[in-house]
Amino acid sequence: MGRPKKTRGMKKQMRLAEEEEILLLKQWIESQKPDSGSNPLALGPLPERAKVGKLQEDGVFSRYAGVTRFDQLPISDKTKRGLKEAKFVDMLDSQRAALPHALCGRDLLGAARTGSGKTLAFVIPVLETLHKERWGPEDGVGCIIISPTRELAAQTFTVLNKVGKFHKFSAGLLIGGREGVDVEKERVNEMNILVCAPGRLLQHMDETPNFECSNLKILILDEADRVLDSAFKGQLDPIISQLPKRRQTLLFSATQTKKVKDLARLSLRDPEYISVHAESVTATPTTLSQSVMIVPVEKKLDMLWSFIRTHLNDRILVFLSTKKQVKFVHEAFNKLRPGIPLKSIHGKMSQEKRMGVYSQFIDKQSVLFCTDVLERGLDFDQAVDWVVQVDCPDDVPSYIHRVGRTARCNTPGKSLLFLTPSEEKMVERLHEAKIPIKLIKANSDKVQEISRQLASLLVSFPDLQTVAQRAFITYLRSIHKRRDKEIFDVTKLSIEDFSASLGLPFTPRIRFANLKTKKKGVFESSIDIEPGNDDDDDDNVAAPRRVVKRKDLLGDDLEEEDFALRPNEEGKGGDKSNKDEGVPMPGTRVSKNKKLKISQHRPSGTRVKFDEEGNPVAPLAVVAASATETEVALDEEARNDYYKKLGEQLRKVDHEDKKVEKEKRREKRMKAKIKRKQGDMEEEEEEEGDERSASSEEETGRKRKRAKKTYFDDNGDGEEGGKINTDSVSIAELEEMALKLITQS
Ligand SMILES: Nc1ncnc2c1ncn2[C@@H]1O[C@H](COP(=O)(O)OP(=O)(O)OP(=O)(O)O)[C@@H](O)[C@H]1O
Repeated sequence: MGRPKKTRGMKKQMRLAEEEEILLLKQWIESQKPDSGSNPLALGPLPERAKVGKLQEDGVFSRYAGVTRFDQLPISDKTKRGLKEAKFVDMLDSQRAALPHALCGRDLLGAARTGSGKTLAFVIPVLETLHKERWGPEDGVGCIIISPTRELAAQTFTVLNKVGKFHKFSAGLLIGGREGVDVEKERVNEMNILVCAPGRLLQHMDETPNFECSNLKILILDEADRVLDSAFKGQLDPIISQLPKRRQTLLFSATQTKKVKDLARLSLRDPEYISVHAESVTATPTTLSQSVMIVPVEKKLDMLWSFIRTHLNDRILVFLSTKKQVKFVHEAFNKLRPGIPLKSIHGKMSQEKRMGVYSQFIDKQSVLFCTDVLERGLDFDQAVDWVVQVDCPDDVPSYIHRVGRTARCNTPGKSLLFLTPSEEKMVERLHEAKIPIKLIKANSDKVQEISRQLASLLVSFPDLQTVAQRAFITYLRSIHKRRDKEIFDVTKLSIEDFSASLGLPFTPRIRFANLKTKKKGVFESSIDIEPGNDDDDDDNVAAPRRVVKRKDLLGDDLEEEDFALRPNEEGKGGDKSNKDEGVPMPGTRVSKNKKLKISQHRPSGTRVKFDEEGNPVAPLAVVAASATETEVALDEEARNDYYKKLGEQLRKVDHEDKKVEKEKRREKRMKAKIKRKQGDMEEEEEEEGDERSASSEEETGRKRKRAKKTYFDDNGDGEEGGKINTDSVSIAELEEMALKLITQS
């Protein structure tokens, strides 16, 4: 932060003035404290031209609860200058409600709509607390601001730097990815304010020598409900345990937690609940116009493409469920040239790249595809015109945060949500949560089908085919993993059609491993998804990484009936007689409830088989290669001819293979028979010798029995477990053989 050069005398003078200012501020704050539990918004603004601050020499100060301008608050001159330079003059409601309580040192739970200015509502108390404590470099960490994502932390850091420009505190951004942790370790002990993601902070607590926060004065949890949820529990609890209990704690979010156990974890002291928009008619900004459309899963890309093509002059933020979907839609749409720049952001991108994409998007009309990594807190500088949710969010809070990327700070914005028919219940949930969303229908004349173009692309770009397969699998997995089973039911999706809509010439093989208990039934995909590599749930970069086991591809609690995608040979439809579900089977699966649908729009000649590794092998790729990029125009005759020849070849090879296999089996049986017979001969010889030396008849009988047991089951009737042992030799045959041997010798 700015440190202009000053003489010693000037410095002393400034210090004295500062001390005086602090004293006055403290008196002001103390004397005009708002009542605990009161809502400052209920108080009217100060009369115009009213005097502010110390009104009389005997210590009468102006009220600061209910005021509407920053310069009417008991805050330092440095902060006021910072605010003024950043052009913040009038307070927004969330700031008016929170600041009077926060400035007098109270713990706070602040809930206010997205884009309502919560960042300043905690940045100002941070600066003021340290200022009033006359915090210096030697005092170490005085404030920690925890954010759930890197972007959000970086954004908060920017606001802090802007508004705190005239203070002399040092502030550090600890988010990982940007700088090596070793570089941070050298400097982190000199920082007064840390803005960080939980994982990185914990890393410093664990690894950085002498790193300590025992002097901490104020702790901020931004997007508190997210930071407090289970994904961060493993990181947040050890962090909190290392912080001093006597501190001020401020929690902010658009969807706030009130769970007692969450608050107990933070040891809050009589927190104030600031719920700025709780009583209002809508939970989302009033300037936001929200629509929902029912779109079958297989029509989503058509709809999205058509939407983009008709909104070329907007900035559109598009939410998809998984990184692989983002990658696929971005790459595929890019190749189809929609006429507007397309960008994407997901958790696996480097921090620099993400920041770059983020600022390019703000700069120019474009489409930004993203996962929930951008769901919360990010302020796109009021640039987003549309938020389009192609995939239904997990829950209502998630919806609120996503749409909150537009219509910020009282500016207009629009949002569109696609729901599959089985997700329609979400509309009810949104209405219950005071979200005014209109059900609309697409203008069918304007909807452009693109599955043909996508199919053609996948033939021309085999790499894209792999991306499409992964998008397909990860989407199904994400739907299955959702907790709200009333809304998310993967069995209700038309999987064949969905696969075709991505341009996939063949539905990626999904294996249903039938485990012993119904609860343990899992899907497995033939597509190799490396553990950890494909975990789309960890897209939130600050979230702890989870190792994904292969078995976990579609979750652990899958019920057998829930997901009746049976291995099924192509062309046989849903043959339920195939019970061997553990064995990977080639071909398309069908839902128990659905008939196999042949997709009409899938271009002929582009069907691809998958090898044992799940890699696509396109039998018609050579023929298809001649097709143009946007159209697969295969010669019908050439294709039939190709199939005919291929069929003949396959039949020939098949016949020969069967012959060889039969021969091998016969030889094997013969060998086994001879071996058994030899064994029998040896036993008989041994028996004979024993017989000679044996003293009793009883012993001989026992050995006979043992010899027979080698070939027969316990019953000695040629049946084993109720099955006939076809490989065994009859008793008569054996006795005849033994007799022969004896007579031969
Ligand atoms: N007092 C103010 N006057 C004018 N603009 C403001 C004021 N306070 C905040 N803003 C602007 O409003 C926008 C939203 O602010 P902010 O990002 O703090 O919202 P938020 O409530 O934290 O949103 P979210 O819940 O999405 O995180 C920002 O662009 C910010 O610069």
